[in-house]
Amino acid sequence: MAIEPTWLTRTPAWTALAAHCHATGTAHLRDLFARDPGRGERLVAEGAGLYLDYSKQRVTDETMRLLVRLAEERGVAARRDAMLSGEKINVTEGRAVLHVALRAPRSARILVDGKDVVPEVHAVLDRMSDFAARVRSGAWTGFTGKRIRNVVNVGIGGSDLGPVMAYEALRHYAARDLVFRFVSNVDGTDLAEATRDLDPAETLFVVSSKTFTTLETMTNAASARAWVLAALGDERAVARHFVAVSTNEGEVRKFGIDPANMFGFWDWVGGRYSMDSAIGLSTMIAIGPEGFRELLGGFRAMDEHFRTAPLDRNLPVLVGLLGVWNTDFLGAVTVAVLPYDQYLKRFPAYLQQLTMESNGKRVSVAGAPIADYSTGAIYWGEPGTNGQHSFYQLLHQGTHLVPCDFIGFCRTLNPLGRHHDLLVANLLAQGEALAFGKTADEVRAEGTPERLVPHRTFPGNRPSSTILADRLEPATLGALVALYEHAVFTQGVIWDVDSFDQWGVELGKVLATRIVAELESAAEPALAHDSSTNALLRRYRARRGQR
Ligand SMILES: O=P(O)(O)OC[C@H]1O[C@H](O)[C@H](O)[C@@H](O)[C@@H]1O
Repeated sequence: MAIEPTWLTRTPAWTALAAHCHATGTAHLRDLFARDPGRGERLVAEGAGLYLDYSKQRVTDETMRLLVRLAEERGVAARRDAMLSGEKINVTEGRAVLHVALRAPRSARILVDGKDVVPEVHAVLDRMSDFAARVRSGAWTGFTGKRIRNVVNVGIGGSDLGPVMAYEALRHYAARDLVFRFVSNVDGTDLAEATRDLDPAETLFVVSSKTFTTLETMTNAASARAWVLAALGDERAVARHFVAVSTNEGEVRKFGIDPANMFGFWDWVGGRYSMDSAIGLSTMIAIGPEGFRELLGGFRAMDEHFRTAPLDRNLPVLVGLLGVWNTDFLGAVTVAVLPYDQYLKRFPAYLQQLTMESNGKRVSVAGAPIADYSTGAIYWGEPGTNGQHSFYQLLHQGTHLVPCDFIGFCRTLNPLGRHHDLLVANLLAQGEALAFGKTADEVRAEGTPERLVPHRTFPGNRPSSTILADRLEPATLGALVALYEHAVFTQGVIWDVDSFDQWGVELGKVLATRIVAELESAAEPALAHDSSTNALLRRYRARRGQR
């Protein structure tokens, strides 16, 4: 039986948006602002401590009205409520999607298969708090009785990107007498460099893996254990130097970690939605249990905003809808994430997994091919102002349309002369330059030789949003992450994709397992790959040298 396609492009709102885009798509931001002096104060929204200015997006009030209608027609609110009430909306894995339960207050009740999950969430948080406090105070010591000075998170994907991003983002609040490292790559260089200058007797490994079967993490954890044992010479040291964060108690036991030192979470938490679960243990050790609860409070504030704000003033809904507009109507393929804050240097990398693993899909929830619209955009970015001296040339004058998300703060955590004003001046200048550009006449009026005029002209009309918050605090980070989590959700509903599975990562894993056996076999293996893979594999075997 043929699977019904998603008739998204035939829905009234989509058709109306297409017609509207056709009629107004060429309007320049310069004219939109000139005609409408209130635009910059009207096309904004505020919630959970974040101020979103989307007036420099290529939209009008009518565009926004139609986009909100699209959200209504696609049932975004009903899907949101289904998610929040624990329905199994991750249909390809038959799972509920309840990262919101990770930050629910103790008094909340959220049922999965008839069982309230909130008490378990708080029980884990309490155990984490107790453990984190003991590491921070020095009460938890290594096997030889030395105090823990180094915390190394071993994990990959959602079990790495959240922890490393949050640590970098909240470094200002982190214990200064502890060193934090993050090991993810199966490339031995990662572990070797992360541990080179550390004393095993003072090092705690947090092995973070939802499944506890991930090749990279298990390989790194085994080598870390060997490193500890080589120095401390006693199997009992493992219990003092390794803790696990996982949903898989059986595998944790097999690895040799005492389940008493395991912090659990649940299959209704997706890896890329897990930085506020026990996966955040390294974050909690860094910023302390209080700081972690503030982080959760920020998430919760944005959850509440998402749940209750009208769609046309709902930050995640607006961010999600603007992404749909840019991708499907203006034809943008990527989104640049440009934090004007050094602490957010890993935020673009974090968002890459959140957005692209969630919405990088080409079939509908029911499994029908998506043929006539585009889904998740490619996310990338670097902190400003560094990007300005690198790829902004293309943003301003290239042939591609790259919508930008600027992120900035009114107050700095490191006041230093003029630095912060200079930073924010750059943020504001870039949004302005992208939107308004510089006409050939303006360039000529500056006395530019005619042959250089085309080179020095800026077309403008390049869309951006600006997210401004007061100060980068744990709660701000929580709100920011939840903003994007729910924006991704909104888009997934509109595009009719399962934003919570990731089958696309499986094939490579399976092939790698087969190839590993061929690389490691003593006898020349009979190869049955394509001619390219066969030749590369033979060349590697011939040239890798002695092992
Ligand atoms: O936490 P783990 O089970 O080790 O998984 C780590 C990562 O690997 C998988 O392949 C998925 O692509 C990611 O979504 C996941 O976050």
